[in-house]
This record gives sequence, C-alpha cells and structure tokens, in this order.
Amino acid sequence: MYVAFDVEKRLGEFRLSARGELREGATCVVGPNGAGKTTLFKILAGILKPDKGRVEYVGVKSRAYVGDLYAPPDSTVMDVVLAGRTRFGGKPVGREDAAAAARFAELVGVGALLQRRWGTLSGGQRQLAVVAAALATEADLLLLDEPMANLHGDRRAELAELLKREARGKIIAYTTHHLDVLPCCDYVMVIEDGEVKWAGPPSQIDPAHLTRPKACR
Ligand SMILES: Nc1ncnc2c1ncn2[C@@H]1O[C@H](COP(=O)(O)OP(=O)(O)OP(=O)(O)O)[C@@H](O)[C@H]1O
Repeated sequence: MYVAFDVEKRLGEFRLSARGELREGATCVVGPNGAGKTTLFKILAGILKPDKGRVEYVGVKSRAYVGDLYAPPDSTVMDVVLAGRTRFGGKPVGREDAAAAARFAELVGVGALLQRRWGTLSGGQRQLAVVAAALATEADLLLLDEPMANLHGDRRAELAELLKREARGKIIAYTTHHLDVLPCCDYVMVIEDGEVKWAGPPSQIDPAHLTRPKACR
C-alpha cells in the first residue's frame, strides 16, 4: 500500500510543487508555517484539485482528512466520534458504530468523556476527541492536520505511539510542529517552500532540518 504524488498547485502567491510517497505506517510531516503541508494533505485527500500532476493510490480504498473540526457546543463527544464513523458525512449510524466509536474514544483516552458536552471540554480533550473521530473513520489513508496541537509533551508522545500502532496495515500521516514526536513515527517528511525537501526514517533525518527555534532574548 502506498500513495505516490507529483503535484503542483498555485494558491495566490504560494506555489506547491511536491513529489514524494507516503508508505504504510505513520509519517510525521513537518515544516515551517505556510510551507504547504495542509495544501498537500487536502490534495491527497481529494478535497483540493492539483493544477498539474497526479496522485497514485495503491491499495488505498478509503481516505479521510481531519483538521479543525467544528462541533456545536451542546453536541457530545459521542456525537463527534460517531461523525467520524460516517466520515463526517452526516449519515445515520447504527449500534455497531456506537460500539466502535466507544472503542476508539477509549483507545485515545476520552472514553470517560463520551457524554460530555463539546462546550465543556478543555482544548486538549477536544483535540483527543477529534483524533478518536479520525480513527473511527477507519480510512486506509488518514491525513491528520496537527493532531498534537493542544497536547502536553507526554500526551503527545503517547498519541504518537498510538498513531504508529494504528497505522499498521494503513497509512496515517500527520502534520506537527512538535519535533519531539519524530522518533515515535515510522517516517518523516520535511516540507519547505512548497517542496518535499527530505523524507526517510527518523533515525536518518538530516539535522539541517531540525534547527531549534530562536530563543527569546
Ligand atoms: N485559498 C488560498 N488563497 C491564497 N493563499 C492560500 C490559500 N490557502 C492557502 N494559502 C497559502 O498557501 C500557503 C501554504 O498554506 P498551508 O496551509 O498549506 O501551509 P502549512 O504548511 O499547513 O502551514 P501551517 O504550519 O502554518 O499550518 C500559505 O502561504 C497560505 O497562506
């Protein structure tokens, strides 16, 4: 199973010209703000059409992109995770879907919050519920935009390990600005200025791509 891409897309002043491959397992996609990570994910998910080029899906039957998720404040965590079962298509769900949703919520650590209202959750709890909803899609190709955004360091590492386990027999790719999770994934892809600059296992990453942020003066 793999996804090979060679695509171009212009959005205003920005130009994506990205070529690479996503393989079975968990891939962390990193790079500066505005580098083109989300744009590439949306193309791979089929939400955005490239101007040129192609994406080849081998062995991939279903795909899902999960980024920011809007949920009404009075919806429950269960409602949100169940929405993932329908790939956010709002279709009716059955008893089996509810059982699967509960299983994924438990896996991610929000099982005890299933009946809680969205509006009462902390940012990190919402983030985890979004990941539970994403996993509940059971898509072969799952593209997650910043699933670690609101999480504390230890929680990030736990989630990265979980995503690596869940990526067996699938492709899970996720963007992150938290380089501490890179050792927890199978592959790293570095995107800068709209191009894939490096890709490979985390143990072989070119240190030039791991420059530390400038410290406060
Ligand atoms: N609809 C649009 N019109 C014009 N420019 C756009 C549009 N959508 C995205 N862009 C620009 O494309 C560039 C890439 O955006 P993208 O969201 O893919 O970056 P990113 O790597 O995911 O960034 P971040 O890490 O900040 O989320 C940015 O400069 C952004 O402003």
